[in-house]
Amino acid sequence: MDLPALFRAAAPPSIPPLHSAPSPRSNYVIEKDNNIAIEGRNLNFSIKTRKGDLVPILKDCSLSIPSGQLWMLLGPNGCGKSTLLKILAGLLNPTSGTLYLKRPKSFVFQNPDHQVVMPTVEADVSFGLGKLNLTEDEVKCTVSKALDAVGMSAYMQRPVQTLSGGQKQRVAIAGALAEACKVLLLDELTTFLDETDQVGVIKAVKNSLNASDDVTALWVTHRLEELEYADGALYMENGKVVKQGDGSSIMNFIEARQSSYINRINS
Ligand SMILES: Nc1ncnc2c1ncn2[C@@H]1O[C@H](COP(=O)(O)OP(=O)(O)OP(=O)(O)O)[C@@H](O)[C@H]1O
Repeated sequence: MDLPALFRAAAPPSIPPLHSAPSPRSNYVIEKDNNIAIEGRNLNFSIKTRKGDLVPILKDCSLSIPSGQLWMLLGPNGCGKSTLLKILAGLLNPTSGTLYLKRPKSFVFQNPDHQVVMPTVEADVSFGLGKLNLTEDEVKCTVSKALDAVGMSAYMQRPVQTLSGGQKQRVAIAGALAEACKVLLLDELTTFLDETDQVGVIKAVKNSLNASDDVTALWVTHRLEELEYADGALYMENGKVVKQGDGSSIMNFIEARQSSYINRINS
């Protein structure tokens, strides 16, 4: 892949910033390389305190994620995982750096009640399809395919308030798939779920990737055991990705980090 070419032809962002002003130094490139779904180079993000001081959150953070795979993003509390995910989602603008992301992309929130808002499962999944000018049959077929991918087709007519947290997460993912999203950004979906729901959601994501054409997922988590489902993973520390690799190499890296930390505090 010709990365320099990928980053040269920068286009303006198509999604307006929600929380911070766009920086003239940040560039966005849309749909350049089919093998890569997400590519960030030297992303920086700072927050201004009330006193006017700039606090760096992301520091020259770089990452690269291949298309069609499930990747996980791990790291200690406060290292910048959610900030990075929000930048990828277009909810925050980097202070500087370059970003390439396939579109459409969808951000699935930790708390599904912030996302699954329509009265029934079918209404919720079809909500985003209004803009696509589909016939009623096409909408039904798209919704049913998306629900099937997350193992929720039997719940089509269910009122959403009767679903468990994990089932709501799966409905939120189905909504994103119905809109033909290419990149799923998933923010600590399993935090509030019991063990059965956790496994149900992660398997639903994995199955969605298998069932869909070229969908890529980035999954933020604290749970090392979830790495077994990952095609690859990123480990962040102090505002940047310090290691990128397959699930088991990241697992070994984190365990080595943990034991060196324990040795340090015991010595
Ligand atoms: N709006 C904000 N104002 C001030 N500091 C912020 C703001 N948003 C994030 N931070 C700080 O930026 C750092 C990174 O936060 P972020 O939420 O991205 O970390 P994280 O890795 O997702 O953490 P966790 O694993 O605890 O969810 C933290 O130190 C956090 O306190």
